[in-house]
Amino acid sequence: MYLAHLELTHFRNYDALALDFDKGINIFIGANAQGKTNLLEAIYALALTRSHRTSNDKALIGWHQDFARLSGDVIRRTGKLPLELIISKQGKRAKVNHLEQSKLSAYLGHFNVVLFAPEDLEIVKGAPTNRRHFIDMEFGQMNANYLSNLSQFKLVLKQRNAYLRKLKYKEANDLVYLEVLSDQLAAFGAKVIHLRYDLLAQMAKFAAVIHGEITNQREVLTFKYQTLVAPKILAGSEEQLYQAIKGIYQDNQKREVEQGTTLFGPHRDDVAFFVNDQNVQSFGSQGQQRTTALSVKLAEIDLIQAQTGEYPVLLLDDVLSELDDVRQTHLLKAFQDKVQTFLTTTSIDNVKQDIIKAPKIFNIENGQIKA
Ligand SMILES: Nc1ncnc2c1ncn2[C@@H]1O[C@H](COP(=O)(O)OP(=O)(O)OP(=O)(O)O)[C@@H](O)[C@H]1O
Repeated sequence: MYLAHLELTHFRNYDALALDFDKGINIFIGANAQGKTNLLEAIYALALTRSHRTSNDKALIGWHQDFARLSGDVIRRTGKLPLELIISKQGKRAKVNHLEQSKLSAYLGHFNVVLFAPEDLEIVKGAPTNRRHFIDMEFGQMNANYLSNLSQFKLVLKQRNAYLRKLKYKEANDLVYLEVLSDQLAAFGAKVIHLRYDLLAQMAKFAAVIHGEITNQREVLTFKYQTLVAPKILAGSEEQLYQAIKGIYQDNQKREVEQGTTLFGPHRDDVAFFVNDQNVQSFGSQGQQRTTALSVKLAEIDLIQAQTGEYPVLLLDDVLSELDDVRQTHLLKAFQDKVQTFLTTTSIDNVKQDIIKAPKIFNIENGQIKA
């Protein structure tokens, strides 16, 4: 799939903008703070209904304006698909093919993007919450089943935590009700973990191939999914997983009531990355951590293709100057005929132009595109 056309109204520093893009590589060039990342952010938000760098939607609305409107034409195998997102102080509205969607989750999945930015190093180096967020965002956009089970899990988790707090402070005493909530949480938790396990295993295969290519086969990248059940149960059926999680809630009921919160579940999961059997987070060099982040991100492109039948659009925010020639060549070469790519840079000199076929260049100055 690719984005053929984008229109922005009152989005960040773009008051009114309409652009046509190339199917191949599109480069946004400009000095600092001119609006390059804002443009990538707009494409990301058109796909995922939210920004990659802030959870505050209102920050996306142009200063002194009441709303921001983003629209675009995505070309899929099935044809042209117009998408529209309106962000106002009251909330967000989204349209697919001019039809308003009752839920934002129904909007997701029509336009897939993979974004790679310097802060993605946190997927490898950062806290588990970074990796969970990454997994949930990515698996959510490519698998509707994952998204719906995850949102149901989160809903029940909220209810269960609220009830555990009440039990802790003796504002409630109905342990049968707690069991009902535990049962529901175990059921949704099992579905989320089961899907995560499966999608992570697929992603690990793609990442291992990419990592091998970037490192000239000197490094072997593997993933380890860390969750609340033993590996044997994890590899078993969803029913076994559900029974195991239910058992954990039963065995730890007293502890969870004492602490007033849910201590076990997919909301505490993590994934560890290993290079040549060493944990990259603890023992990897800066370069190995960067390559791992790149391999994981690029694996997402293959995984989206495997899940949806189409390649996503790749967004590269200011990453070229951080990558050495080998990694840059791999990044630009591996996907250039298959994946529409948008990249930002302060200077065209940062781009290894000998490997890019005729990119479309946009010069950006203070929220305006200059010819
Ligand atoms: N809500 C908003 N309304 C209007 N302008 C905004 C808004 N949010 C940010 N800006 C402006 O957008 C500009 C920043 O744009 P952006 O983050 O895209 O920079 P950039 O070109 O990617 O620069 P860098 O290379 O430094 O990352 C700043 O001038 C900022 O004042």
